[in-house]
Parts: sequence; structure tokens; C-alpha cells
Amino acid sequence: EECVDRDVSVEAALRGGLGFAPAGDGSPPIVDLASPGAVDALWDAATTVGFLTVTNHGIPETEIANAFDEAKRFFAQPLEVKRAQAPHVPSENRGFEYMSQVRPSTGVPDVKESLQVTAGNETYGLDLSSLVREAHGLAQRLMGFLESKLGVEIASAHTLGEDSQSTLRLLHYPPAAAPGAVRAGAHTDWGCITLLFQLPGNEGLECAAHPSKGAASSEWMSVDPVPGGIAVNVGDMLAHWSDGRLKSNLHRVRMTSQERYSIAFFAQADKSRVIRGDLTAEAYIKARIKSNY
Ligand SMILES: O=C(O)CCC(=O)C(=O)O
Ligand SMILES: [Fe+2]
Repeated sequence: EECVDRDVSVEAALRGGLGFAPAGDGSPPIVDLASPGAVDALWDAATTVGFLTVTNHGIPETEIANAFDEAKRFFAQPLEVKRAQAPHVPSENRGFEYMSQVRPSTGVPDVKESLQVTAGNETYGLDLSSLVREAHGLAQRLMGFLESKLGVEIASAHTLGEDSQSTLRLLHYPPAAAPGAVRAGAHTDWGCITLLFQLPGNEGLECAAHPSKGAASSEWMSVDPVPGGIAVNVGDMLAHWSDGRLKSNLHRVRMTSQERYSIAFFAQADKSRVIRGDLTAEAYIKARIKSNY
């Protein structure tokens, strides 16, 4: 399946010079969800750079802060404790992994540890269910906005029920090891929409500045934390579903001298949902997991 092989074009872009290029000026647009022009601004960002930051999103800051506290508490434990508390089940895209995700673009493991909780599954004793609910609600709202422009029914494809495979991922990049290294290799996300919660002071996220130029592009752009904002990006599943109108853009996490915590919510179509021919959203995600662990 062409869409499952998305990483081939990623490699082409990196061979084209993007891999080692530094970040230039600029940052993705900020979309104020309380403004009357929000739908147009969202559409504009999603069809050009594929990255944006939303403000006035309605998720209580205390909810987000609580999830970061949970993440810090979890990651502070000894490695064996984390492994025992949340065994990694790659086939189900959940549990705790340590320095084990190899991005096809780099061939070496990301310098990070992460804990993945799948909607509807256990939260390993962590208080994360309410952020999952809030994030799912916001992702659906954003997809509803896009749906109104796209004319394709996408917002109802994600539930929080039995069939869900949407995922909350807590990420921790330890204090800098090798200067110049990349913390997370360049990749595109697999799902429909990703919400990325960042902490002020924890910089490093970058996306390709000119995604429409593909392999000819050789610049990155910082996606720095915005107070009260959540970074949003389009994933491959939605790019595919929209016939390429919505852009799934390359991004990476650059090494900085600061330790980094972030939280991603990957809104993915339900397992049984058919996204192309007879390819289900479940089969699609499974194929992408296989290429990464
Ligand atoms: O930590 C980040 O900011 C980015 C994480 C990311 O891109 C991912 O896990 O897909
Ligand atoms: Fe990502």
C-alpha cells in the first residue's frame, strides 16, 4: 500500500538535504479558536504547512499541568519499575518503551522514553483519563471544522469506545547526551490529527518549513511552546483520506541542553474504519508500528 510506505518519501526529503539543515526563522500560524475566522485559519494552516498552534482551545490548564505532573512522577522511577508497571506491547501500540523507537529516517533509536496509553485501555495507575477525554473532544472539534471545508465525513471516525485506537503518549527526553544529536528523528505522524502539549522552556520541536517543495526543501521551522497553546499537526491517515489536500508534514525534535517533557494525543480513526480500498485503520497503524520497533 502506497500510504503505508509513506516513509520512502521522508527518506527522499532527507537525502535532498533536509536532514542536517538548521531551523530558519518563522513559526507555524497561531489559530485562536475563539475568533470568528478560526475555521478558515485552521483550514489554511492544515492545507499549507500542516502545523499550527491553537489557543483558546477550552482544555483547562490544570488538566494539562496534572498530566505533566503524572508524567514526571512516572519517568522519575527506576527503569525496572517503569517496565513492570507498563509492559511494552508494540503490537497494540501501548506501554512503556525506553530508547527503542527507530525512525526509518535515521535508523538509530530516538533519545527518549515514552509511555503510551490507548483510549479505552488501562492507564497504568496514572491519572490520565480526563486528559484523554478532553484531547479527544478537541481533536473531534478540529476535525469537525476541517470536515466542514473538506466535505468528507472524518469527525465521526474517532470514538472513545471499544473500537478506538487513539493514543495518549507521554514523552521524556533526558538531559542532553551528545550535543548536535537529534532527539527524535524526522517523521510524519501516522494518524489523523496530533495534539502536542509542550512546556514553556522545553524547546526543540521543528517541522519542515516548506512541505510542498518536498525533497527540494532544506529548511526547518521551530514549533516552540506558546503559553496557553497546543501544537496541532495533520497525520498521514488524514492526508491520505483528504486526497492530499491536508498536509502531513515532517517534524523532528532537536537536542537542546534542556531536558524535555511533552505529551502527544494521536487521534486515529477507529480500528474497523476502512480508509482505503479494504485497508482498515487498524491494519494501517499496525503496518506503521512494524516499521518503527
Ligand atoms: O516530543 C515531541 O515534541 C514530538 C513527539 C512526536 O513527534 C511524536 O511522538 O510523534
Ligand atoms: Fe510526531
